Amino acid sequence: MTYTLIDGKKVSADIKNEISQKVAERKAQGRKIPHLAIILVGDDGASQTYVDNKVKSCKSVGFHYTMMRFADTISEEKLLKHIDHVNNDDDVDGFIVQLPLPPHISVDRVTEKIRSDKDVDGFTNHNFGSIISKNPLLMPATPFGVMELLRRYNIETEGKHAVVVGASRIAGAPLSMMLTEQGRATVTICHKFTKDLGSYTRSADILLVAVGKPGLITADMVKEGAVVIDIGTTRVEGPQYPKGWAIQGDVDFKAVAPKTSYITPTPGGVGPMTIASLLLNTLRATELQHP
Ligand SMILES: NC(=O)C1=CN([C@@H]2O[C@H](COP(=O)(O)OP(=O)(O)OC[C@H]3O[C@@H](n4cnc5c(N)ncnc54)[C@H](OP(=O)(O)O)[C@@H]3O)[C@@H](O)[C@H]2O)C=CC1
Ligand SMILES: Nc1nc(=O)c2c([nH]1)NC[C@@H]1CN(c3ccc(C(=O)N[C@@H](CCC(=O)O)C(=O)O)cc3)C=[N+]21
Ligand SMILES: [Mg+2]
Repeated sequence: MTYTLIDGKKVSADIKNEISQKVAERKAQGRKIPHLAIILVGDDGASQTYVDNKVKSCKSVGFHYTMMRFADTISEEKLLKHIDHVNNDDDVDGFIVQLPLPPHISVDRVTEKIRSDKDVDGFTNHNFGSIISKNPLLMPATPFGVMELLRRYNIETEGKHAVVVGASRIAGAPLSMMLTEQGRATVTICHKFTKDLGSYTRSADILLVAVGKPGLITADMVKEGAVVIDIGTTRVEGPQYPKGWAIQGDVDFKAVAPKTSYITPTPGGVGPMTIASLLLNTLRATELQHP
């Protein structure tokens, strides 16, 4: 069977062009230029790469940005104080605290410290809950990017069986809610304790995977003609890769792709869309705070 490759890189480039134009308009009208701040704790290699991509993207659309780096020995108290400072800095329209954080820092306490109208990751309980309201504030960035890919490829979700593998705050859990609320799909959520994962994934019209285990989804787990969205991005190291490492999704792409109708590649699928969503949220946050 022939399948359509969902080109997240291309869609995200289109969205970035749309954002650049809006920034240029705001500039011409003398309105505030969006300003994103990024808080990075520690020196994890993968986090550094993601953060570099975010900075590059800010530059490309004309946003202002500030990088704030802290050693992984920073105390939770100090980090929370710093977040409060950014919350009250009127020049910063939106900010993110890059995950993972060192184990001595509570992700829940850090997330809840972020002012919800500056929470451009859409991680706070407030923004998470607003998925089911009529006027959502800032959408969780990764699921928002996935929904946008489905929309731009005219992939019907209404009444379809969507199976989400993974149930984290940043990906699987909000994605399930958005597929239900906005997508009107029938949703099954699978996680670490799910028994016989394949029995669920095989009945999926749309299979969405956010676990972080390369090769988890094999060809026998996918229904003929399904739509497959791979959110997993794991850095796999090895001497065979030119950079010493490569990014891999959760889906065995080579074997699975021929069975699908649509599939995202990794890299070049969901990853770039998360960044586009982050920029869209930052623009939205600016429009709300500085109309
Ligand atoms: N492309 C992008 O923009 C983004 C990519 N990611 C990537 O997505 C992946 C997941 O990230 P994240 O959600 O933060 O990770 P977490 O570790 O927080 O969550 C993983 C989820 O997968 C579940 N899980 C673990 N093992 C299995 C299994 N064998 N079968 C089924 N479910 C399982 C866990 O279950 P339980 O809850 O029971 O532990 C959990 O719900 C990573 O590769 C990450 O890099 C994440 C965010 C953005
Ligand atoms: N506060 C916070 N917000 C996040 O959104 C967040 C986070 N923490 N921690 C880690 C995960 C992971 N994540 C990715 C974003 C972009 C790509 C991305 O652009 N990937 C490119 C390839 C990148 C490369 O080549 O290294 C691609 O898939 O094509 C991947 C993964 C955001 N996350
Ligand atoms: Mg978790």
